[in-house]
Amino acid sequence: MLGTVLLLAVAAACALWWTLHQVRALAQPDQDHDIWHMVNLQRELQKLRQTVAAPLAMTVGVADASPTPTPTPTLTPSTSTSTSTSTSTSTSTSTSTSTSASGTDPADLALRLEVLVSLLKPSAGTPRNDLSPLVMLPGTHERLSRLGDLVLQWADRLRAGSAAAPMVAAEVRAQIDQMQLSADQALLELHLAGTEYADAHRIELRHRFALLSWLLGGLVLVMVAMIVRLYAEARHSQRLAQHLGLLNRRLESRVQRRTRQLAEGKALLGFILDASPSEVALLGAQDGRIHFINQRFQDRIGTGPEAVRQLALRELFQAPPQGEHFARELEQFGRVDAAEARFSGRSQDWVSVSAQLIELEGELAHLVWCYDITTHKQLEARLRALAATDALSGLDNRRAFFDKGARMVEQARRYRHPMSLLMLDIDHFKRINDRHGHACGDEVIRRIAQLLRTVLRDADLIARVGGEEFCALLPETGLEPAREAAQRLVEQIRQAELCATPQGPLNGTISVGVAQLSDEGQTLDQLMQQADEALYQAKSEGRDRVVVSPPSPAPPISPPPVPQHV
Ligand SMILES: Nc1nc2c(ncn2[C@@H]2O[C@H](COP(=O)(O)OP(=O)(O)OP(=O)(O)O)[C@@H](O)[C@H]2O)c(=O)[nH]1
Repeated sequence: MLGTVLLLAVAAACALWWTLHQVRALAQPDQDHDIWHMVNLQRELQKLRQTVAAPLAMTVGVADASPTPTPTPTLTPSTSTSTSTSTSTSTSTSTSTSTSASGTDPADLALRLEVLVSLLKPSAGTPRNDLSPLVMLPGTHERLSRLGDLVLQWADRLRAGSAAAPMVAAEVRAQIDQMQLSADQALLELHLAGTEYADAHRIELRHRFALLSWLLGGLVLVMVAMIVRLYAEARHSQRLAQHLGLLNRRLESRVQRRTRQLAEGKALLGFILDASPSEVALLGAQDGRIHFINQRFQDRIGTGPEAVRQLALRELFQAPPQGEHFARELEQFGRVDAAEARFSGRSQDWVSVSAQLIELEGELAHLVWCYDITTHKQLEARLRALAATDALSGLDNRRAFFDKGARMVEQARRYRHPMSLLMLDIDHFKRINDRHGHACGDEVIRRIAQLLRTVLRDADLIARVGGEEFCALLPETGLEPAREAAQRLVEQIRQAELCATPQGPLNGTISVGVAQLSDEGQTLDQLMQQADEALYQAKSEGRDRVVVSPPSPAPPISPPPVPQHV
């Protein structure tokens, strides 16, 4: 469409230029100039006629003194020139004589002839372009040329001297009719030629205008078509824009609604998470950026996102190795559940921490949640302690003794360190119960346990393994030091007041079996078996003594005094 418009516009411009050119050619004044030139020529010829018709102001003598008149050409064809000339000459001569008589002014004649020369000289009548009628009329042009030559000749003769005036005047009078006829004929021919010329140009111009009109009409039609199409497209675009605007408004409304819902959801989630007993945080896996952290978590680590923008998961843990291990497991398995840890920061409490690897906005993130288990840990520790402790004596119970003792035995055996075991039993304890009651028996047990703790070292494992039976595992202790420790125990317990009774302080004795861990890979059970045999032997030998297994070479301890109230 645009190409068509351009093509039509160029064609219309060319046609317009072509038409203007034609109009300019038609409007050129050459034709009128030539016609006016002929009219002027007619007028001047008329004046010349009047001039030669007037009497000469000059004397005849002057006229006679003029040279012999030269043959004058006529406006007739050259074949009759000589005849005409002679005739003319004779006529002129006679005329000159009569003219002189009539009184023609030579100066006036010369002036008229000069004017005619100027009108008839080639440059005066020369058309300005090739379309001039004079160019298109060669006959007329030739006739006027001949007329010009004739007038020029007369003028030259007059320029030579005024004596030729009468002769010239006579010749002019003889030729004036023919000259006027030629001028009239030229005027007529010019007029006719000009009319034809104008008609031809008008017809041509009409054709060019028609072409220009067609082109402009086509251009207008195409422009109208374009405008219609543009209008239709504009309407279509407008409808589309309205539709798009409507869609956009709906979309914006939906986005706003969704954004509001999301914001509300987020606020609700934040509220729930803040109200939750759990501590929750969402941390960037790569950069540790805090995406979310609830108040409890902030309280836990003692800071918030305002203070710290980044928080790496592994840096949460108080023990760096545990943090590294936790992060490694999370990367490997994608989730870690209920790891018990202490977080770095102000709090020294225990937490159960879990984490999951999730994808957030195209990046990995650590969703971390934890809750406080300090109380649980304390209770657990208490329970564990209770489970391992003998409630009556406060010593480790049998199970704890076997647990801890087995590890100690294993350790000593591995590093070949000496270790000994004392197995103690209260002598005649049934009698104490029977005579003084179980409360007193319990008090005796507590008192002996206290003495055991006092006499033995902190590193020794002391436990109540039966009703009135105790064991003491002595690390880094050979048989003899163990025996000596056992002996000290026997003596101190013998001298101690074990229970206050209405009858007075109650004394008692113990029997001790001592065994040393051998180098042959003994177990705790075997060691206890060995010590038990020694204890049995001590009981058999009269109680209140120490028996070493294998029996030590040392002499047996002297028999103890019999307790007062036992
Ligand atoms: N008061 C009290 N008595 C206990 C406790 N545990 C066991 N007994 C008593 O300790 C007594 C142990 O008696 P026996 O096994 O016969 O030993 P014994 O009387 O000490 O005799 P020997 O060991 O041979 O000297 C039993 O009567 C038990 O009831 C306890 O925790 N408290």
